[in-house]
Amino acid sequence: MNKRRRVYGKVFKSHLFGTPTIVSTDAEVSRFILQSDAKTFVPSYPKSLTELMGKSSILLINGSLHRRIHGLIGAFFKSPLLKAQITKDMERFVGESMRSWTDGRPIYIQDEAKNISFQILVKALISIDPAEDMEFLKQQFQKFISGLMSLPLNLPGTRLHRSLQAKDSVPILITLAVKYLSDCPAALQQLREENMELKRSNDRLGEQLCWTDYLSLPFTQSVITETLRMGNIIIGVMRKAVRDVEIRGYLIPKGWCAFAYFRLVHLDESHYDRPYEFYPWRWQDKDTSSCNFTPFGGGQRLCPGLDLARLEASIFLHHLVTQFSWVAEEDRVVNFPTVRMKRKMPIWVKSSRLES
Ligand code: HEM
Repeated sequence: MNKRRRVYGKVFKSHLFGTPTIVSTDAEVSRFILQSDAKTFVPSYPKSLTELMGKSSILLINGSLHRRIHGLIGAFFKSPLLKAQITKDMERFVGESMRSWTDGRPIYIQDEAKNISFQILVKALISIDPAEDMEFLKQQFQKFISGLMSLPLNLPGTRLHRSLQAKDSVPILITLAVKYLSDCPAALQQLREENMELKRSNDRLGEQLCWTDYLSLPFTQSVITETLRMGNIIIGVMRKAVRDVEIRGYLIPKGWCAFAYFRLVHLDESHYDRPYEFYPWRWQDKDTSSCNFTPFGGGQRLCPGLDLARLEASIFLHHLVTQFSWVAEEDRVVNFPTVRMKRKMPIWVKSSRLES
């Protein structure tokens, strides 16, 4: 095979990690890759990552075992009880964190969001209900995030520490949302109005917000959707062909890898007008389940944590915009090797509780 990268329409041939790889930037080809089962494609990761995850990670297993565990994890993450618990914990940890914010120093959003997510994750894992039907899930879960249950300490160099670093997706979602909102005052204003309205109506009724309240705010969800589109926290997923596969005229030979490159699909101007502009209004009345929008993957491996990711981001944004105004320092998004903010997104806050 020609080792130089050759371009075939929207599908590239390249050598990623030393394996011949088709890099798909075409939405439909990517969708095909995501929707295929283990008779066509299996997950493929570089050796260093495979060692880090452990062979029993859900990201690596296949077939009926994968379907079973995915179903159990999905049911567990979808449970209204878990969502209610996470809402309570998130409110508590966000509250504790924000109470310590003062206007005399910069607040590093990326660090704050990471600390909060870390506490949520540890709390959720420690309090998994040991009811009988959860026993199997618990065992698999223990393997999946190996080390997390047995070692509740964030020791650098331990598997726990590395597992947690690999789970930084929600803090980055929160951080990027704050970045994009700081650069788009109109979106920030509309987000604040929507959340103030919810806060006022709940204060009037003297009620606590519940997880459905947070997820029911349409503009807030559009802000999160647009952040996922532009931010591309997971830039794509990699699979290996277990047989010769033909997709829309492209042959992927057996043994080759296929990389579904979400980032290029999400930033393709044939799918999105002015794709590099943060414009949450584009999602009003638009379906997010199209093949042009796959931040959480798709098919049998669709991320089971997607509601939780949205919920945690919604709660953080609600408390941020209803309690503070802020001025952001100059910062920029870094995309490689992982998505993050170069300077951890410093902002100078002013409490609006004092103003009202
Ligand atoms: C912004 C946040 C998140 C993003 C962008 C994200 C993205 C993804 C993507 C793209 C996949 C598919 C991987 C593949 O096909 O190989 C995935 C899988 C997965 N995600 Fe997430 N995720 C996020 C948050 C979460 C959270 C909060 C949890 C758990 C609470 C979670 C748990 C999982 C699990 C268990 C899988 C494996 C599913 C399987 O292979 O069957 N994710 N995620």
